[in-house]
Amino acid sequence: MKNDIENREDIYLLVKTFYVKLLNDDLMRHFFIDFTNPEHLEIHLQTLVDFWDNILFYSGGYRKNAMAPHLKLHQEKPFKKEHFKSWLSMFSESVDELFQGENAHAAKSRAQSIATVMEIKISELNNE
Ligand code: HEM
Repeated sequence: MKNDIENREDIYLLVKTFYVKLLNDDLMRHFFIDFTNPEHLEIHLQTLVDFWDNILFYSGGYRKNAMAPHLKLHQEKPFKKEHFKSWLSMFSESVDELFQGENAHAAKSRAQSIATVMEIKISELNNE
Protein backbone atom coordinates (compact mmCIF):
# COMPACT_ATOMS: atom_id res chain seq x y z
CA MET A 1 0.00 0.00 0.00
CA LYS A 2 1.25 3.52 -0.84
CA ASN A 3 1.70 6.28 1.72
CA ASP A 4 0.01 9.66 1.57
CA ILE A 5 1.86 12.93 0.78
CA GLU A 6 3.14 13.94 4.23
CA ASN A 7 5.93 16.50 3.90
CA ARG A 8 8.18 18.57 1.64
CA GLU A 9 10.33 15.56 0.69
CA ASP A 10 7.21 13.81 -0.60
CA ILE A 11 6.18 16.92 -2.54
CA TYR A 12 9.68 17.17 -4.04
CA LEU A 13 9.48 13.56 -5.23
CA LEU A 14 6.05 14.27 -6.74
CA VAL A 15 7.05 17.43 -8.65
CA LYS A 16 10.32 15.89 -9.83
CA THR A 17 8.47 12.83 -11.18
CA PHE A 18 5.90 15.11 -12.81
CA TYR A 19 8.55 17.28 -14.51
CA VAL A 20 10.38 14.23 -15.89
CA LYS A 21 7.09 13.38 -17.62
CA LEU A 22 6.52 16.94 -18.88
CA LEU A 23 10.07 17.19 -20.25
CA ASN A 24 9.70 13.85 -22.05
CA ASP A 25 6.36 14.69 -23.61
CA ASP A 26 6.25 15.88 -27.22
CA LEU A 27 3.17 18.04 -26.69
CA MET A 28 4.43 19.73 -23.49
CA ARG A 29 8.23 19.92 -23.73
CA HIS A 30 8.39 23.30 -25.52
CA PHE A 31 6.89 25.10 -22.48
CA PHE A 32 9.53 23.72 -20.14
CA ILE A 33 12.67 23.92 -22.29
CA ASP A 34 14.41 26.23 -19.78
CA PHE A 35 14.26 23.39 -17.23
CA THR A 36 16.45 21.09 -19.29
CA ASN A 37 19.14 23.10 -17.46
CA PRO A 38 19.45 21.13 -14.17
CA GLU A 39 20.16 24.23 -12.05
CA HIS A 40 17.10 26.04 -13.38
CA LEU A 41 15.04 22.91 -12.84
CA GLU A 42 16.14 22.59 -9.19
CA ILE A 43 15.25 26.24 -8.45
CA HIS A 44 11.86 25.80 -10.12
CA LEU A 45 11.16 22.54 -8.27
CA GLN A 46 11.85 24.30 -4.95
CA THR A 47 9.27 26.97 -5.92
CA LEU A 48 6.77 24.21 -6.72
CA VAL A 49 7.50 22.52 -3.38
CA ASP A 50 6.74 25.85 -1.61
CA PHE A 51 3.55 26.20 -3.67
CA TRP A 52 2.21 22.72 -2.89
CA ASP A 53 3.39 22.83 0.74
CA ASN A 54 1.29 25.97 1.10
CA ILE A 55 -1.75 24.40 -0.60
CA LEU A 56 -1.66 21.08 1.25
CA PHE A 57 -0.18 22.11 4.62
CA TYR A 58 -0.79 25.89 4.80
CA SER A 59 2.92 26.54 5.33
CA GLY A 60 2.73 30.18 4.16
CA GLY A 61 5.95 29.63 2.21
CA TYR A 62 4.53 30.64 -1.19
CA ARG A 63 3.28 34.20 -1.41
CA LYS A 64 3.49 34.95 -5.12
CA ASN A 65 0.72 35.03 -7.72
CA ALA A 66 1.09 31.70 -9.54
CA MET A 67 -1.35 32.78 -12.26
CA ALA A 68 0.72 35.73 -13.56
CA PRO A 69 3.70 33.88 -15.16
CA HIS A 70 1.26 31.62 -17.02
CA LEU A 71 -0.72 34.52 -18.48
CA LYS A 72 2.56 36.08 -19.63
CA LEU A 73 3.89 32.82 -21.06
CA HIS A 74 0.64 32.26 -22.97
CA GLN A 75 1.46 35.38 -25.07
CA GLU A 76 4.57 33.64 -26.46
CA LYS A 77 3.52 29.99 -26.29
CA PRO A 78 -0.27 29.66 -26.42
CA PHE A 79 -1.89 27.38 -23.84
CA LYS A 80 -4.54 25.24 -25.55
CA LYS A 81 -7.14 22.85 -24.23
CA GLU A 82 -4.98 19.81 -25.02
CA HIS A 83 -2.09 21.31 -22.99
CA PHE A 84 -4.30 21.62 -19.90
CA LYS A 85 -5.56 18.07 -20.42
CA SER A 86 -2.05 16.65 -20.68
CA TRP A 87 -0.71 18.74 -17.78
CA LEU A 88 -3.54 17.48 -15.55
CA SER A 89 -3.36 13.86 -16.62
CA MET A 90 0.43 13.74 -16.10
CA PHE A 91 0.04 15.43 -12.70
CA SER A 92 -2.63 12.93 -11.60
CA GLU A 93 -0.61 10.01 -12.94
CA SER A 94 2.42 11.17 -10.95
CA VAL A 95 0.35 11.45 -7.76
CA ASP A 96 -1.22 8.01 -8.28
CA GLU A 97 2.11 6.32 -9.07
CA LEU A 98 3.60 7.49 -5.78
CA PHE A 99 0.90 8.22 -3.20
CA GLN A 100 -2.59 7.53 -1.99
CA GLY A 101 -4.75 9.09 0.69
CA GLU A 102 -6.47 12.33 1.60
CA ASN A 103 -3.60 14.66 0.68
CA ALA A 104 -2.98 12.84 -2.58
CA HIS A 105 -6.66 13.29 -3.40
CA ALA A 106 -6.56 16.97 -2.34
CA ALA A 107 -3.52 17.65 -4.58
CA LYS A 108 -5.33 16.25 -7.63
CA SER A 109 -8.54 18.11 -6.93
CA ARG A 110 -6.77 21.46 -6.24
CA ALA A 111 -4.73 21.04 -9.44
CA GLN A 112 -7.97 20.50 -11.35
CA SER A 113 -9.63 23.60 -9.91
CA ILE A 114 -6.57 25.87 -10.37
CA ALA A 115 -6.21 24.63 -13.96
CA THR A 116 -9.90 25.41 -14.59
CA VAL A 117 -9.46 28.99 -13.30
CA MET A 118 -6.27 29.35 -15.39
CA GLU A 119 -8.05 28.14 -18.51
CA ILE A 120 -10.90 30.63 -17.94
CA LYS A 121 -8.48 33.54 -17.40
CA ILE A 122 -6.62 32.59 -20.58
CA SER A 123 -9.83 32.36 -22.60
CA GLU A 124 -10.77 35.86 -21.31
CA LEU A 125 -7.39 37.17 -22.54
CA ASN A 126 -8.07 35.63 -25.94
CA ASN A 127 -11.42 37.41 -26.19
CA GLU A 128 -10.10 40.87 -25.32
C1 HEM B 1 -1.02 23.90 -19.59
C2 HEM B 1 -0.75 23.95 -18.28
C3 HEM B 1 0.52 24.55 -17.70
C4 HEM B 1 1.71 24.85 -18.31
C5 HEM B 1 2.12 24.67 -19.77
C6 HEM B 1 2.57 25.41 -17.27
C7 HEM B 1 3.87 25.86 -17.48
C8 HEM B 1 4.64 26.51 -16.54
C9 HEM B 1 5.92 27.10 -16.79
C10 HEM B 1 6.68 27.08 -18.12
C11 HEM B 1 6.33 27.70 -15.64
C12 HEM B 1 7.61 28.50 -15.41
C13 HEM B 1 7.27 29.96 -15.64
C14 HEM B 1 8.40 30.89 -15.30
O1 HEM B 1 9.28 30.55 -14.50
O2 HEM B 1 8.37 32.02 -15.82
C15 HEM B 1 5.31 27.45 -14.65
C16 HEM B 1 5.37 27.88 -13.35
C17 HEM B 1 4.50 27.48 -12.37
N1 HEM B 1 3.37 26.71 -12.54
FE1 HEM B 1 2.64 26.10 -14.31
N2 HEM B 1 1.89 25.42 -16.09
C18 HEM B 1 0.65 24.91 -16.29
C19 HEM B 1 -0.34 24.72 -15.36
C20 HEM B 1 -0.18 24.93 -14.01
C21 HEM B 1 -1.18 24.64 -13.00
C22 HEM B 1 -2.58 24.08 -13.28
C23 HEM B 1 -0.61 24.96 -11.80
C24 HEM B 1 -1.19 24.84 -10.40
C25 HEM B 1 -1.95 23.82 -10.02
C26 HEM B 1 0.72 25.45 -12.05
C27 HEM B 1 1.60 25.88 -11.09
C28 HEM B 1 2.77 26.56 -11.32
C29 HEM B 1 3.54 27.26 -10.31
C30 HEM B 1 3.24 27.33 -8.82
C31 HEM B 1 4.63 27.84 -10.96
C32 HEM B 1 5.72 28.70 -10.33
C33 HEM B 1 5.33 30.16 -10.45
C34 HEM B 1 6.34 31.05 -9.72
O3 HEM B 1 7.47 31.18 -10.21
O4 HEM B 1 5.99 31.56 -8.65
N3 HEM B 1 0.96 25.41 -13.40
N4 HEM B 1 4.29 26.73 -15.22
